Amino acid sequence: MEWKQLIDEAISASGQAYVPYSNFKVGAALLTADNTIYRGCNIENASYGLTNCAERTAVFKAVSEGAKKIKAIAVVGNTDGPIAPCGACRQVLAEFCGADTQIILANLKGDFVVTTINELLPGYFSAKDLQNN
Ligand SMILES: O=c1ccn([C@H]2C[C@H](O)[C@@H](CO)O2)c(=O)[nH]1
Ligand SMILES: [Zn+2]
Repeated sequence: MEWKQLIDEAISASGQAYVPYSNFKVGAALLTADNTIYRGCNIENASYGLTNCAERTAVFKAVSEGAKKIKAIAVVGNTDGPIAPCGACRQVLAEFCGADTQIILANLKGDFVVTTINELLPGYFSAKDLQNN
């Protein structure tokens, strides 16, 4: 599986985006440890704060099917540079991405960067912070 293929899957997923309020389509595609691809799009709501981003849709689809180990995830939007996941998505990704998970941030012009959760959310809150409870 190459980055380009995962990016193409994410672009394809963005076609299902439900974005009547922002008109900003985002797609995500992730590859699990067993080489399955799960895709997601952003899904907005008239109560704006209930919007679910594309990355979280893809992660929740995978986890709800029993796939909790993400090898790589691509996120694509129509941005000037590579898209920037929101803080909520970074925290959710931190739960299921290892230090070596490739997080590919891209746009529709073909720009992309490959990064990691530690770069995106250094010092993220995790299970180890709950160990005194
Ligand atoms: O990485 C991102 C950034 C934004 N959005 C969505 C949320 C909302 O529907 C729209 C505008 O914020 O873009 C995503 O899905 N992923
Ligand atoms: Zn988000």
